[in-house]
Amino acid sequence: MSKRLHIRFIINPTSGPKSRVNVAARIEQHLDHRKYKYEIVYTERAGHAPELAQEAAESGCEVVVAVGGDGTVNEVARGLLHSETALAILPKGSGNGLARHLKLPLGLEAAIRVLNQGHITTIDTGNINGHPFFTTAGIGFDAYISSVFAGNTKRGLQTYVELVMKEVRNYKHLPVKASINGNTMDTDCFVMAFANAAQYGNNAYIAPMADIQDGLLDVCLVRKIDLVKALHLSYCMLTKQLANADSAEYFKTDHISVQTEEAMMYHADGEFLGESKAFEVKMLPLSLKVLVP
Ligand SMILES: Nc1ncnc2c1ncn2[C@@H]1O[C@H](COP(=O)(O)OP(=O)(O)OP(=O)(O)O)[C@@H](O)[C@H]1O
Repeated sequence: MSKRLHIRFIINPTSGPKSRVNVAARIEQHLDHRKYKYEIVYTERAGHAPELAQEAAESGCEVVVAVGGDGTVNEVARGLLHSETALAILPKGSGNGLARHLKLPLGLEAAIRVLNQGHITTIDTGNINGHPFFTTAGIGFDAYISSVFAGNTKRGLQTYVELVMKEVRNYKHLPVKASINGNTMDTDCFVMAFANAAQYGNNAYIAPMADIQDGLLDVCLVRKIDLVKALHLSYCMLTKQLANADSAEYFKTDHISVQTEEAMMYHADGEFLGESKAFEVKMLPLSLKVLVP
């Protein structure tokens, strides 16, 4: 028998809807024990998963599995950046943006089968003001929504959509100066999204053309919004189409700087990060190994 690979599952017990599914029992039942020697650890607090992932990578573990939503995936992936250890995902959140982009099954047993049968590839990752992101980052409205959502006790898609519908009318665009591909532009900014993966999660495609292995960020700029544009954009996001140029503009770049007069909110993978007047957003090409179907 060839040497078994080490695999560590990092479970965020607080992520996803409450469920009676015993993840540990399912892993024991469905994981290929001829291929893997496994261990399960549980996060005890926010910020714990990067430590657990890094520790696994340093000890030579071949695969680390994030069991949770995009917040957990972000934390585990952060701990594995530039290492030889591959990230795998058992999706348990409400959005599951990276899992969906990588075409991972969302069901637990099917996702465990990917661990048994999948292969390892390497993807790009992004960085906004020193914070790694793997799916999307952004400034403006999407960050504002992440800040309100973070304080919400109710989670899930419906809460999210209700929040967006309520807040879209109140949130105002701000002037920004953006340097992209050697050009500087002064523009209004309702939202500027930086996409590594094509979608925010829940199959809401902010950058339908994004390729996670091309070394480039897809930037989506919405300068101003009104009801007609909001409806058009929502329709395009849910049908994986580019919006017309009047509603949104798209750029590809490996680096973008943005300066603002008033501080703007920003997020990475849906996690609200605070406010700033200056943003540096970079791509780190092929910097994370991932296990895919
Ligand atoms: N043991 C823990 N206790 C409290 N918070 C934790 C713990 N472990 C991880 N976290 C935090 O929980 C946050 C949310 O996790 P995650 O995004 O995976 O789940 P979710 O919010 O249910 O999913 P989604 O974002 O898809 O709705 C993470 O950003 C992480 O910092």
